[in-house]
Amino acid sequence: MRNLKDLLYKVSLELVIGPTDIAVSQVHFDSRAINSGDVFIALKGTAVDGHQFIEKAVAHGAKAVILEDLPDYRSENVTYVQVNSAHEALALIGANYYDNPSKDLKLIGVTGTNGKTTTTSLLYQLFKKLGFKTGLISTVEILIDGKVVPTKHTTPDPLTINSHLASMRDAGVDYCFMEVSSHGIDQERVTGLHFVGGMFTNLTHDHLDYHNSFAEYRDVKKRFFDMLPSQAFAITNRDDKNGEFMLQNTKARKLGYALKTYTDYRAQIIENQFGGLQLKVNNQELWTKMIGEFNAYNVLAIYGCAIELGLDSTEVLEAISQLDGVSGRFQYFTTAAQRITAIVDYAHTPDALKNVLETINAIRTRNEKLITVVGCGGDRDKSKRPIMANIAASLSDQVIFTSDNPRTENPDVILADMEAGVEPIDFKKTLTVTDRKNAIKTAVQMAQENDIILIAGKGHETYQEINGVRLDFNDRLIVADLLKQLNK
Ligand SMILES: CC(=O)N[C@H]1[C@@H](OP(=O)(O)OP(=O)(O)OC[C@H]2O[C@@H](n3ccc(=O)[nH]c3=O)[C@H](O)[C@@H]2O)O[C@H](CO)[C@@H](O)[C@@H]1O[C@H](C)C(=O)N[C@@H](C)C(=O)N[C@H](CCC(=O)O)C(=O)O
Ligand SMILES: Nc1ncnc2c1ncn2[C@@H]1O[C@H](COP(=O)(O)OP(=O)(O)OP(=O)(O)O)[C@@H](O)[C@H]1O
Ligand SMILES: N[C@H](CCC[C@H](N)C(=O)O)C(=O)O
Ligand SMILES: [Mg+2]
Repeated sequence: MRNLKDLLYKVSLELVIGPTDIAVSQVHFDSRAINSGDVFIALKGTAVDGHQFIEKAVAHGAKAVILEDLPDYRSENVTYVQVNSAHEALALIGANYYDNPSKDLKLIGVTGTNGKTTTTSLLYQLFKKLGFKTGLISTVEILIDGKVVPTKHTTPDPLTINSHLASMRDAGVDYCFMEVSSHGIDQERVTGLHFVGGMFTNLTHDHLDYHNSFAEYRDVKKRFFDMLPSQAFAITNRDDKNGEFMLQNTKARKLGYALKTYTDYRAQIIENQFGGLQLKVNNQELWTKMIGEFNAYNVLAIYGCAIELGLDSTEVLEAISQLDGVSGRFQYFTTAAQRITAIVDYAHTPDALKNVLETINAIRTRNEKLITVVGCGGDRDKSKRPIMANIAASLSDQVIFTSDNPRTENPDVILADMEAGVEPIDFKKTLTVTDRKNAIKTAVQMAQENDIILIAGKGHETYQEINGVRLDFNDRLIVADLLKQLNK
């Protein structure tokens, strides 16, 4: 049991009707989860207004309701707490409920359009290798010093975040690396967390369905740096045109990393090939298995973060050189006989797709064909569809457009949106196969000796969501199996 008054610590209250010095059990923002003695937080959501479920929550036994608008009908046995922002209240109550676990470990948040999972996962691997107990909150999984917890969100809701941070604290975790998505910042999922560091990867086109405009998307990302305390460090990519902007109003120590601009952490690419990258990092040599210029940024960012956290430069560089890649990010599969290479990558934004294709084009010899299999998600930013199709067609020799996660949309409508972006000159290179498995099969059948197949968009995902239903689906297993059959 918890005392409601303690849960409300630091929450700015508008009006309280009923006692607060009362024992309550759990906290929920979904009326369907409420049991007797719980607290219900009514959130104005993107689809419905949680205030319409207050009566239901009370009928299920809610003892207190946190809300923005008071209902006309109120039960006498319930405490109603009116706040200015219920999302903010949820975040603070979540932290209070678990006794502010983010204060008991060193929490580092990474934001940006692309590279969050890669950066946080590499930091997790690096700190584990250097002997620390480490935690990770990422799109792929949550890790509590090796223990895997499945996740659905990049940045989960505040109750989930704080509950995992509490498990990390209980497991003695020293450092936790966490992805901070723009939805997460906007919906106050990270409010009230105590960060010792913040990192910014880059800002390009994504989620414009949710944020309305690029400026709005950019401003939301900046809010993460605005909330960092003065003891924290904030390290941003200075080759990105918004790298400095992110730090304009932060109290944190401002730092930069870049390949093309002079700043605190600098790297130069000496060699870029399928085997990995050779870099000069602040005048020291570094070899890494990570591939492509965009990964030079990711590796440099984790180096800067590790140094800011007080680690020894030589030890860090040595450990970075041993890091493996991240699942579903430029993960590749080859056949011994035909030497066909298939690359599975999570590129689901125009910039990511362009980077991956340019990386492959930069390091391949021009004799082989590059075949790209790509789709775009349903119920998400539609404006990126024609752009991604245009990029895929102009930077590949052959493209097969297919379904990603159509969610509740008609897959063929998504594909038509994509096809509309292809330049007439590139039409002959394109083909549309709606079923993703058949599209991958088609690519493998088309491939000849030494050809390269890029399967973009789903990376690590182990499902495909069609008609609102998630079915088992795994690009990596499918392509590995098809390539194995070729080997026979
Ligand atoms: C668009 C969006 O971000 N939605 C998130 C949001 O839900 P919502 O505001 O849409 O909720 P809603 O359906 O309008 O309902 C409003 C409120 O009424 C409540 N309710 C509803 C029905 C009922 O019977 N009783 C009841 O109490 C709901 O629990 C909710 O509190 O808050 C929920 C709780 O945190 C999230 O699970 C949900 O994520 C949805 C499922 C989602 O798909 N989100 C994606 C877009 C997302 O968040 N992605 C980001 C970025 C991805 C990346 O680029 O990496 C992420 O961090 O994962
Ligand atoms: N630093 C980077 N700059 C640009 N593109 C990148 C960078 N790092 C990775 N990518 C590309 O973006 C894809 C997604 O990378 P990653 O999963 O690390 O990003 P993310 O920010 O976590 O994405 P999400 O918003 O879905 O969580 C990769 O598969 C790769 O194609
Ligand atoms: N976190 C990203 C995931 C996109 C992955 C892609 N496979 C899709 O389904 O569109 C998003 O919510 O936009
Ligand atoms: Mg991610």
